[in-house]
Amino acid sequence: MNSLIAMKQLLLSYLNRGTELYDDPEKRHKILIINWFGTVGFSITFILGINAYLENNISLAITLLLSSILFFLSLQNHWLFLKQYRFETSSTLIQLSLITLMLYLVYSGGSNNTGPLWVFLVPPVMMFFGGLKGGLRNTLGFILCYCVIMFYPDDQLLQASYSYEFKTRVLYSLMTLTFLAGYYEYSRHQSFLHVKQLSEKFEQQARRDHLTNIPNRRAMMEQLSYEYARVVRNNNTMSILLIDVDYFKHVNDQYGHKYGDEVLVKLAKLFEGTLRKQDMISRWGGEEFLILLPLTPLNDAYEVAEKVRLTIKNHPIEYENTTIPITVSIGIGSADKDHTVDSAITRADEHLYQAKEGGRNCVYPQMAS
Ligand SMILES: Nc1nc2c(ncn2[C@@H]2O[C@H](COP(=O)(O)OP(=O)(O)OP(=O)(O)O)[C@@H](O)[C@H]2O)c(=O)[nH]1
Repeated sequence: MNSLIAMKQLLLSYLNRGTELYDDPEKRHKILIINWFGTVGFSITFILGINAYLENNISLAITLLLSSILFFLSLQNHWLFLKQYRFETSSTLIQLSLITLMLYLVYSGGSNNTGPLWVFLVPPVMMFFGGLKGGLRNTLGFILCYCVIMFYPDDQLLQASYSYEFKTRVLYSLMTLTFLAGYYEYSRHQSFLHVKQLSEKFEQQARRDHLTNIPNRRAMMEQLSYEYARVVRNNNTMSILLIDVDYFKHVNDQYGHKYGDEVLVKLAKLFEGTLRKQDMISRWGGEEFLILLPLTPLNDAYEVAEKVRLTIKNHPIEYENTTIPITVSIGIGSADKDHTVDSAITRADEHLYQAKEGGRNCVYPQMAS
């Protein structure tokens, strides 16, 4: 039992070889398909080739064994260039070997004239590798070659002999299967796009604050660490502004929670309008906002903070015929290679506390403009 599980795991890791290198599900899917078809193609053609040799069908044996070598080489090429994502060559090699082999089987009849039965492999394999457009093009090309070989006058291009009914039935079935495989590939691709869109939408939603629609704390944390890495690398300074709405509890108590929500939405818009393109605003939590100012030392950050404070002070919020003046208090913290983001946030928090203690509607640390 244990050896069965170990064998299954070995097989799975073999077939999944290389998929771990990529996050893109389409690329992973292609790598998996090449591993699968390369391995299955190699094994089947090798076994059938040995079988044909034992049955003394030398030309069939040579063709099958040559195909198995091609399948094997395509796998080796695939693994060699896996990191560069250059597996188009392998995919073309596999498709070419399959098509050549199938045409040979049609021409020669394979073992006891059963060769043409293998052609049904072509449509699904072509769709798997080439997607809908490439798959249809290659399959139709194959069907054309099939028709030329099968229906050339007096069977001059055929080594084997088939009845007319057999040739046409195989052709009709092949065309039906092409349609079905094409439809399946189309639906698969549509579902893939749908799932991709959904996951991008959810990913975006997870990084936005649902009330104000500006980035949330999680998105800001990611941006802070990204920006801090640049600060350390280039030895410069970034600053953060921690903003808290003054007496917000009064707003809620006096006008209701709905009005309070509206104030937060409008404040977010005012903040966004005040900042430069490279700055980033986020809702840090409750009635607190955090602004990231890249490449900004403390002095410059103070000026931005004053601008933000004055903008809010000079734009009383209007909602349902009520106008109420709102003010904010702001604490500043700066980070450089000797002061981490965490310490900058702690300092901004302490400064915000001082701003509240100092009477609100002000910025700390205070500086000469
Ligand atoms: N409407 C609304 N209120 C919120 C939200 N998040 C937090 N609050 C409210 O914000 C208020 C914050 O109050 P406090 O922390 O006491 O501070 P404050 O009244 O703003 O006073 P100071 O900060 O000291 O100036 C609380 O009443 C919270 O309920 C929100 O999403 N919507």
